[in-house]
Amino acid sequence: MDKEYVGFAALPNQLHRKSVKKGFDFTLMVAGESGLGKSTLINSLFLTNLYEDRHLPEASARLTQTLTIERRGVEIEEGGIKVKLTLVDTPGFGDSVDCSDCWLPVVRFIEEQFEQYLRDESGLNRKNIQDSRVHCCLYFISPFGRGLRPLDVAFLRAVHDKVNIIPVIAKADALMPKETQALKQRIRDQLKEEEINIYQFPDCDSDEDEDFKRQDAEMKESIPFAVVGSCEVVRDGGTRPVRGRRYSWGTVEVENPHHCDFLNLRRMLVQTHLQDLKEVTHDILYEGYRASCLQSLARPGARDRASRR
Ligand SMILES: Nc1nc2c(ncn2[C@@H]2O[C@H](COP(=O)(O)OP(=O)(O)OP(=O)(O)O)[C@@H](O)[C@H]2O)c(=O)[nH]1
Repeated sequence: MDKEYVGFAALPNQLHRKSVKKGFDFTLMVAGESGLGKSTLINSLFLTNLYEDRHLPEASARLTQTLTIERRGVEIEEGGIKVKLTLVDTPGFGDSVDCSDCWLPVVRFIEEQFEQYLRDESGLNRKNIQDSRVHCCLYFISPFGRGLRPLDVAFLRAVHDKVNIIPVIAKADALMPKETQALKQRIRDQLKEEEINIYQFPDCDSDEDEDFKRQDAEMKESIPFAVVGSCEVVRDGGTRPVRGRRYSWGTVEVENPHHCDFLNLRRMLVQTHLQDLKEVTHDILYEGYRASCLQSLARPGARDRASRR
């Protein structure tokens, strides 16, 4: 006799419907040296005014220097799927004479979101927690140097066990393709030497189709992503408006895969790895933070010290 059909097979649909109704939330931070185009890239990534069917805030407003940590919420809806995106723009490092600890407020911000989540999780309202944890940090590296500077290393070391780091080479239009490849290799070597953990892309499932596997391999090879941002829409040749940077020698198109890795970066953030970044944040980074909090409370005398605060 055939097995009786109970209906579990519909569970994924139920879960899917529930998630779609609730929407997905995701928090993305940008950090790095001042003036490397962090705010511009955020605008280019999500606040695009090229897609007329999306209702988004005016993207082309002139950008000013970011002086405090700014959080901006954007709701993107495509094909009935809602993503509530929180973008965290941080002040650039390196403006003051002594900036050895100018990145501390950013580290503190990331930790505070964990602290908040831990408090909420142990509170009465734990079913309705607003998750403000930073799921991913795009770390901007200068295209003009010879790789990571001591300041970059110090910051990355301070946050690599608290947030998924994705390194990006900023203003890649300043480099020739060969220079970009050399800089990428240098940065990969430095990350290894300095034992800095960046976000590890999961292995591709063996049953994925060939096209997906190829895209996945291409994405992994692109790291650190070399990106170009622009708030300007240019019409080159008069046909299609494209986001780009115009020079006397031609136009660099932000969304042209032959010009930079912008599309690879956006695809991974939005289409392919959003959920994995969230899971790593919760299961590994947050759990690690929670375990270290519990451990420090268990140490002799720690309870007394904590209650005296
Ligand atoms: N050549 C080039 N210039 C860029 C690029 N992205 C941004 N810029 C320019 O760089 C300048 C600084 O850009 P912002 O986006 O304000 O840089 P930021 O990193 O947010 O700066 P802070 O707020 O000081 O941290 C602006 O004049 C941008 O037009 C890029 O990809 N290539």
